[in-house]
Amino acid sequence: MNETSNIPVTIITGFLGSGKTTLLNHILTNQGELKTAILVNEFGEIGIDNDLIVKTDQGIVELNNGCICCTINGELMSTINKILESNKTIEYLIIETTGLADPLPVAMTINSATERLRLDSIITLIDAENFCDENLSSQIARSQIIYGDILIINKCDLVSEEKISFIKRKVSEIKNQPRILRSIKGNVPLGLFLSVGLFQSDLLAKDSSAHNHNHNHNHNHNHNHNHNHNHNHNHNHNHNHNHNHEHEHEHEHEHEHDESSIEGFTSLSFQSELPFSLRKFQNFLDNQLPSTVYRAKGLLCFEESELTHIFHLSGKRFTLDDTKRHRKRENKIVLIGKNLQHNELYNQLQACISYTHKNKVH
Ligand SMILES: Nc1nc2c(ncn2[C@@H]2O[C@H](COP(=O)(O)OP(=O)(O)OP(=O)(O)O)[C@@H](O)[C@H]2O)c(=O)[nH]1
Repeated sequence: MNETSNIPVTIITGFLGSGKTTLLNHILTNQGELKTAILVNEFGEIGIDNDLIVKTDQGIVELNNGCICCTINGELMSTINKILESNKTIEYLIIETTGLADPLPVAMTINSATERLRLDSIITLIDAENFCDENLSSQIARSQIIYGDILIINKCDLVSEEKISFIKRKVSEIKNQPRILRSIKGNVPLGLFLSVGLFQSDLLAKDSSAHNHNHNHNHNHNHNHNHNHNHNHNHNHNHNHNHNHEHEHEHEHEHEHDESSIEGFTSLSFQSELPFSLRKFQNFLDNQLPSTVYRAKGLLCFEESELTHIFHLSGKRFTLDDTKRHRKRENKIVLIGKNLQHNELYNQLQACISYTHKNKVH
């Protein structure tokens, strides 16, 4: 492929924790020799996805601390231009949006950008487990479905056939003749959704006026959003929470709060150079983490383990997995939710740090 050929662009979107990064990894693992550049946008100020995405020769470019559909839309094109300039052999571009992104402004930016790009399709992941009626009262979740050229109902291992039929019914109420695939861990044959040429810009222009969106990059995301967050964080830990807070140190690690809000969602980022105590972190999950935290992800080190662990919370389900990758021993975690008490959460995470003799900083 020479420099003037159109490079297909696929936008992967879908609500918080629906499986976008999982799908991206499925693509990167199975794409063969295709030279794919990746642009990942994260809502929190610290990037976690870079460590979670399969490494490729083309690398990953991250745009953090803002959403490419609104606050940092202006940076999107300049970042893409840099990607194209720095690597002339790119054959495909995949953009993973934040879970709180409306894909339409992203699509429009790509569409009106350089002739070197051709928007191939918008792929929308739907989290089968966490999907509920209230989802569709979110303008963002609706947009993700309405503008998705292909909808992938993901996490089908966690739901019944009835739930999948319910989702299909609900989706059909807001989108005509949706193309729906279903998957477990994003496992869909690539030919079904990559380089499919399904994106139709004419339809998009029509749709966008019909839905009366204001996408002049001042897109207002403060719609009422009625997710039911009465989740029971029922995390089966049989631990004896014997707290002994004798170490009230001043902590030196940095933190900043990202106060920007989309549909009432805010994010809190936390980093520390010292490991957590597993027992304290489990106490945080079991007894302190509010049900209004809808999504969390992190790379965590524990005093009790040599490994780096990948932490995910999506809805009310959480997982803590080992990673074999060699990483610097540090903690990075992002929490996303509504009505978050940032200072309280920050202090609670800080209290998870282990201050054994081994870890003391002199
Ligand atoms: N059981 C199950 N878990 C899944 C599936 N797909 C993804 N997950 C898990 O769901 C969690 C979130 O997946 P991600 O791929 O990080 O979701 P995301 O959409 O990229 O998340 P954000 O970008 O943070 O909104 C992770 O713990 C995944 O391992 C699936 O089909 N089944």
